[in-house]
Amino acid sequence: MSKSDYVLQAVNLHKSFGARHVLRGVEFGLRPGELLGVLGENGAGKSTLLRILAGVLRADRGEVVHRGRLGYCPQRIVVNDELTVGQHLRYFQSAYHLEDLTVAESVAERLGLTPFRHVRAGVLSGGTRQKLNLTLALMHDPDVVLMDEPYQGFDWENYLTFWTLTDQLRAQGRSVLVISHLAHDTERFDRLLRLTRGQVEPTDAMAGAELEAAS
Ligand SMILES: Nc1ncnc2c1ncn2[C@@H]1O[C@H](COP(=O)(O)OP(=O)(O)OP(=O)(O)O)[C@@H](O)[C@H]1O
Repeated sequence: MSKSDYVLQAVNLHKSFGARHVLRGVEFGLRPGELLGVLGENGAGKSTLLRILAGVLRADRGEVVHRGRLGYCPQRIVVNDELTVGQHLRYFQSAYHLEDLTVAESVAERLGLTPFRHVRAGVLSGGTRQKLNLTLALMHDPDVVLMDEPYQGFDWENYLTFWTLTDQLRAQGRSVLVISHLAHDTERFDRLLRLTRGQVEPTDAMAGAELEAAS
């Protein structure tokens, strides 16, 4: 596959916070229709990497090349506690310039978020807030989806629903990057990378199992 076939590429990314050199030349590409996992221990720099890929944080060096629309599901939920779920959807509809809420309503329905439409975000449970977070990341039908620990707070049923949604995105040709410190269910991914010592390297299910044991 030539480099131009990637929908997203990290090219020699470096990032430091003070003396802490978190990313030290991260290089990888995300392929069309691929479900890619990036694993790493707590503090390895996964969220830093994803924020740079999403364009909310600037790298010190290197570049991110992507095409198509990006969807970003951050680890820290960025909802407004005073707004209801429905108000969030309308707010983001306007921000994304969407004609309607067809995709949002479909995702919300799948995740069981619909009954909370008139509930303020501030009183939602952690898992339900995460459903809103995920819906906001997917409602503009992005070509490339970047997700940071996307199933945090989900019960088992919603965890499985998350994977069904992800499989559907992939079947529609979307590319999905999931980062996690947990290396379980590694067989669900098309490919797994590990972020370690500031760089990304290939891993396999066995290496993932070791990581899980260590976490
Ligand atoms: N804005 C910041 N200012 C200073 N240090 C930061 C900042 N953001 C991240 N760091 C540091 O960079 C390192 C990597 O943090 P990051 O959140 O990217 O790790 P992570 O792999 O996502 O961790 P976790 O699995 O615990 O979420 C940590 O040592 C963290 O303290």
